Order: sequence, then structure tokens, then C-alpha cells
Amino acid sequence: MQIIPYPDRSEWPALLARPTQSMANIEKAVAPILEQVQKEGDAALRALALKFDKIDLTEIAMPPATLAAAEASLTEELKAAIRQAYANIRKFHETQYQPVQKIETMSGVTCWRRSVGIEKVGLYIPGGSAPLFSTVLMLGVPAQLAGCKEIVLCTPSDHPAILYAAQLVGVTKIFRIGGAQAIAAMAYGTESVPKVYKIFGPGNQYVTAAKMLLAKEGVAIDMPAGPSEVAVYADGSAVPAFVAADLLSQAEHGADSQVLLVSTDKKFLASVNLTLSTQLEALPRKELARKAIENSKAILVEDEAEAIDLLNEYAAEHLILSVSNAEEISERIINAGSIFLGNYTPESCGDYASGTNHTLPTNGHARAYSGVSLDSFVKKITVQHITPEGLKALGPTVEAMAEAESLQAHKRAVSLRLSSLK
Ligand SMILES: NC(=O)c1ccc[n+]([C@@H]2O[C@H](COP(=O)([O-])OP(=O)(O)OC[C@H]3O[C@@H](n4cnc5c(N)ncnc54)[C@H](O)[C@@H]3O)[C@@H](O)[C@H]2O)c1
Ligand SMILES: N[C@H](CO)Cc1c[nH]c[nH+]1
Ligand SMILES: [Zn+2]
Repeated sequence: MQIIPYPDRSEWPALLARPTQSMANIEKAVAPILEQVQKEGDAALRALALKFDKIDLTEIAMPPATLAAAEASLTEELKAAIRQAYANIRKFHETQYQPVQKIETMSGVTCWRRSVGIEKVGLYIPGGSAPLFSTVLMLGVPAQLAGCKEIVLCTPSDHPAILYAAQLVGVTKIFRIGGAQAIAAMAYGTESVPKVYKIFGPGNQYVTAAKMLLAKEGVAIDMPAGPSEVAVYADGSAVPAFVAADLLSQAEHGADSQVLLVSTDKKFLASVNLTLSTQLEALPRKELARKAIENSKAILVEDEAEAIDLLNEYAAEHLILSVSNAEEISERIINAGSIFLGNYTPESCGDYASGTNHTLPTNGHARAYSGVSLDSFVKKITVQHITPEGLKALGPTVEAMAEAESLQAHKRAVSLRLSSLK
């Protein structure tokens, strides 16, 4: 990894830029795909599956026989692991339920908020270069907890673990389609794929661009969750081999992933680089990881304050704090998708099974977006009830404000009732 010693703050934006293609270029590739699916429906899905995934999609829905055979084809060990991850993710997301709280803002004026599951949701499960069945749990568990009635899943993979996890979380329909065309199918609906109200899930640049373009058309999406990334802030208490392994764990996702190492210790950066080269050679996905590492940087900073500023500017999807005062530093982080503290909290645990959600904002979007949670799958409907006494107390306030906004009908809706109470 290239070591950048003490960059000036003016150099940070260029240094911290992600290696993704420019949005304009990806949009040029993706917009015609969206249009094709909107116009031609299933026929477009078949043509695009052949073009991009080299699969002949006679059946767009996952065949029932493939679904039925999934469980039996997995080892007991893997099924137990998936069930453990499911239990932990469910336990963590259950704590996100918000009980109804009725608030009397004035005597006789009561307001509250009800969470209601979004009826029809679409989950995208990446499967281009690896079958990410863990993502089924990350999206399916909160959808299940929210009480979503129709849960549609699209994935280019027919890996049995995806199908097993889908059944565990109560997915109602599964389609073997990937990429931007899958996102378009769930947004517009086709003869086979139902239109949903909100689309969730991570994916490559094409998937993410499709979600962003559709969001411009008013389609609800979770967030931009593109190529994976991790930043590690490490001091002398960190173990170079652990840090290198964490960096490679996200680099192996794809050539367009990016990892960042930040430290005040020059020797430490060199040690990580050394062990990283050895570990890289042993990886089956070393060519993808190598490309991601070529786009990655090890940055030497003056002090802790500068490290924190730089990390907040980067707004990493994942941030590992391998420093002796990790929890204290974490309190000063304002931009990150998910934070991992200390030497024994590998980011992989959050990817699979600790309980937190791995669908997180990338490409700096952690400045404004949160990762997926139970909240993402519900709408909050406010409810209010005002008694006659409450209206007597609140009415004059509303009358005065409506008068000042020149909205007489608003005022009259109150005045008429107040007169009836005299
Ligand atoms: N941010 C997160 O929360 C998060 C979580 C998990 C995974 N990820 C990321 O998801 C991504 C998964 O990517 P993937 O490619 O393995 O799978 P994917 O399922 O996202 O994309 C595969 C699809 O891309 C389409 N495609 C491929 N080449 C294309 C082209 N030239 N033009 C148009 N479409 C094309 C194909 O139809 C294919 O089905 C990785 O980048 C990974 O880092 C992110
Ligand atoms: N690191 C990915 C999120 O960026 C999630 C994942 C799934 N499987 C392995 N990792
Ligand atoms: Zn990962």
C-alpha cells in the first residue's frame, strides 16, 4: 500500500476520493438498462441476464425445486452458523422497536407515533462475484421484524445458502435476476416481478447507480451502499497482522473497494505493509484484492487530533479503531457507518454475525446516512386527539397563526368548533 507521509489538509479531498467510476459514466451505462426493463419487462430481464450474467433465464422466479433442495444441500455446520447469525441479528434489531408513547403537549391535546411496516419491500442480494447470503439476514431480519407483508428478493445467484436464509427470514418471492435490471424490475414491476414500495440492499456500482437514478424518479431506497470499504486507525497497541487481515477482508470484495490505514507511527505502517503482502499472496481472490490495494493508502498523520479530522472527512463505511483509547476516540467520530473497537473486534464479525447490520453507506455517504435498521422498514404515522377542552386551549394559537398566514379556511376549521363550544 502506498504510504503518504503527512499530507497537507488541502490534499485530503483528492487523497480520500474513492476509486469508483464517475457517477456520470455509470449512469450512462445504467439508464438504458432501466428504460429497457420499464418498456419490455420480462423480455428485457431475459436479454440482460444473458448479456451480463451469461444465464439463460427461462424461469425468472426461482424454481420451486431449487428452493426445496436448498436446505438439504448445506452442511449442518453452515446451517448452524446461519441460525446463530440470524439469532444475533434478530436480538440486536429487536431492541430497535419503539413503543408507542402518548404525549400530552397541552391539557387535552394528545399526540403519538405508530410504526407500521412497509407493505411491499424489495431486497437485492449481491451475487456477482460472491453469493452474499449474509445480506439476506441483514435485510430480511428487519423486514420480518417490521411486519412487511410482501418481501421480494432478487439475486443473480442461486446459491443454496441464499435460498435457505431467505426461507428463514420469510421472503415471499425470489427472482434469479441481478444488477441494475433487478433494481428496475422491483421499481417498475414486470409480468413476473411485483413492483415494491421501497428497495433495499447493497451491490456493485451498477446496482447502486440504478438505485440512485430511481430515487431521482421518486422510488424509495434505503441508501447508496456500494463497493465495500474500511478505514483503520492504529497505534502501537495494534497488531500489524490483524490490521493487514482486516484491510484485506474488505479489499477482497472487489477491485473497486478501497481500504485506508491511518497512524501516527511510520514504523507501524511499514510493518502492516510487509505482512499485508504475504497475506495477500495466500488469498484465492488475490487479484481482486491486489487491485483494491493499489487504490488504497496508508496515511501518516501528525497526531491523534489530525487522525480524527481525517477519518471524519473520509466518512468510512467501516471504521476500525485499533488504538488503546478506542472507545474514547469513537465518541469523537461523527462520520462513519459502523465502528469496531480494539484488537479483537474484526470487521468480519459485523459482516456476518455479531448482530449489527452490514448494509451501510459507502463513498462518503456516511456523512448523512445511517446503515439499515428496523427503522428503514417502517413508516412512522403520527396520530393526535384533541378534546373540546384541549381545543379551547389550543384553538386561539392556531387561529392567530392561520390569520397571519392569510389562510382563512384553516382558521375557520377551528373557529367554527370553538363557537359551537360556547
Ligand atoms: N455497502 C454495503 O453495505 C455492502 C454490503 C455487501 C456488499 N457490498 C458490495 O456489493 C458489491 C457486490 O458486487 P458484485 O459485482 O459481486 O455483485 P452484484 O450482485 O452487486 O452485481 C452483479 C450484477 O452486476 C451486473 N453487471 C456486471 N457487469 C455489468 C456491466 N458491465 N454493466 C451493467 N451491469 C453489469 C450483472 O447483471 C450482475 O448480475 C461489491 O462491490 C461489495 O463490495 C456492499
Ligand atoms: N463487507 C460487506 C459490507 O460492506 C458485507 C459482507 C458480506 N459478506 C462479507 N462481507
Ligand atoms: Zn465484507
